[in-house]
Amino acid sequence: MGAINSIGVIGGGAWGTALALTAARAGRTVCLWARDPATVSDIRARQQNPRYLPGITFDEDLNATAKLAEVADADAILLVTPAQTTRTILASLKATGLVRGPVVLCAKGIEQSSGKILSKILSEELPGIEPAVLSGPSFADDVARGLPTAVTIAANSAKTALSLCEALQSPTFRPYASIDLLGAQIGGALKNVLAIACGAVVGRKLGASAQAALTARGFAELNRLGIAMGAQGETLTGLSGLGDLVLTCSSSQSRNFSFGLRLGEGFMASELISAGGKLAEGAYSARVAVKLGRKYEVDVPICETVAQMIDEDLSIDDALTTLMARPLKAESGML
Ligand SMILES: NC(=O)C1=CN([C@@H]2O[C@H](COP(=O)(O)OP(=O)(O)OC[C@H]3O[C@@H](n4cnc5c(N)ncnc54)[C@H](O)[C@@H]3O)[C@@H](O)[C@H]2O)C=CC1
Ligand SMILES: O=C(CO)COP(=O)(O)O
Repeated sequence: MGAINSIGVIGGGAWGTALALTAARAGRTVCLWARDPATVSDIRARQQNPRYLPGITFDEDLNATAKLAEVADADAILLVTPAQTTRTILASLKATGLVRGPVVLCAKGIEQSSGKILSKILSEELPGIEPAVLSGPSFADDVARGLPTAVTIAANSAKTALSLCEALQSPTFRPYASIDLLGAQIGGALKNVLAIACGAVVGRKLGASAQAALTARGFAELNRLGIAMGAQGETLTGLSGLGDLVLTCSSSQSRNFSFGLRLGEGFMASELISAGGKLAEGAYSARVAVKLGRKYEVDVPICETVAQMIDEDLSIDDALTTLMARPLKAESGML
């Protein structure tokens, strides 16, 4: 793979825009595709994305388009739409017949209908195109404002991971290379589910001790399932795993945490989901995490509880009673 000079970003939401700005700051030629024409014209004409990044005006003159073919033949593509749209967008990309560079998966989720990770979907929809993953503790708003951030960029080959790191590095954005494509995806998907649980604990005012306990036991789940699926332990304790878990389990800036906060305040998941609102990827990943737990014979009680809160409107008080009444066990492994 040669040097990465041009970057196509697919997705005109908060994270797509923040990553397009990141690539521009790193000196790349960037074009961002958004399906919403108003987003395209706001970015082009006003250097703003007021719907998804309110209050931010960019210094960078970003190029935006509503034509997918205009981003498809870039040296590398960042795919930054919600996880459940991945297959459809990849099929549209394939139809352009132009894709050649690696596709960097930036969504944090698992396909609900199949339980497949996003790199598996890429291999099915665009066989022969190199997959990569960008993940880690990074709020779009922070990144768009140029606050310092570090992330993991994983690919099957170290050369590709390093080329992508070089292509996106800037004084405020520091990527670390990894060859654990699977591990980098698992952390990002599961931390969203666990952040919903932490938000619920805070919304119900159960205290900082409960929040810390849930974060640590949540990490135990993420780690057990990740290892069983074949991830490397170092990835799960790194930026894309523990790093992102800590961020999203502790900040109401996280949409997943905020979704959980509302559950803790007494709203039912069905009410929140039917009201629309901001994307909370964990609401889509919770049930899939439970299915993966069964498949790999790993206990995931917090994910199970979140799945019940989402699918069955289990209340926070009933959720707490269920979790606290579980049989006593060793903290890790066997006693
Ligand atoms: N916002 C953040 O701080 C971060 C988000 N992410 C991940 O990035 C992914 C995207 O998140 P955001 O950009 O924040 O979401 P967002 O809600 O801000 O934007 C989603 C974008 O996807 C577009 N979109 C939705 N369905 C589409 C479809 N079928 N076809 C084409 N475009 C479609 C929307 O029009 C919108 O532009 C998620 O998986 C999220 O977990 C990852 C790191 C940070
Ligand atoms: O992934 C994120 C930060 O790393 C963003 O989290 P939310 O999707 O919960 O806002």
